[in-house]
Amino acid sequence: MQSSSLSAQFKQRHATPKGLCRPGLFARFRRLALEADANATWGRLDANRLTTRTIELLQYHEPADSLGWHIDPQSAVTMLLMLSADGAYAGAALEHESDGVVHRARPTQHEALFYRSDQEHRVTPFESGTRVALALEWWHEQGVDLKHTFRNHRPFATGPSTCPR
Ligand SMILES: O=C(O)CCC(=O)C(=O)O
Ligand SMILES: [Fe+2]
Repeated sequence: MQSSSLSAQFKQRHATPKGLCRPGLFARFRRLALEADANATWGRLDANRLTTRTIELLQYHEPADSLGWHIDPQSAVTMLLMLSADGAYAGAALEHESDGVVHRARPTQHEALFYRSDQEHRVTPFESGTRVALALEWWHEQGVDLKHTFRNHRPFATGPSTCPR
């Protein structure tokens, strides 16, 4: 992945100051991933083995922080939780390509967007402001060849509104 100030990686479990611990957030994210996988009929995720391969806080501050077309290797499903408000940045839209058609997603603040990790995607050139998003890549502790389950798709959004717009 090309990056400059992008990508601080976090361990899944890390020390939490006493009294600030709020258990259950990871379990909620995990449930959302399973729900998205089921609702989108991808059938990729196994509730018995599912965990994160990476959790990344992505901060886009400058044009070099844009991401070219890529897949998220080894992961099964990627969850992108938008933390920035709509007006906080310009550019940096998330796009997926399917059969030569590009689908643009614009998750609003606190919306989560799910997509199959091997679906080609990119972040269009960042222009201004600050864009912060949390990316969780789900897998089953091993990279799998997902080609046999691959169908082109639009990214799948949870919540009352739909992210692609
Ligand atoms: O920031 C985004 O919208 C997507 C990030 C991404 O594709 C990645 O980190 O691999
Ligand atoms: Fe990605």
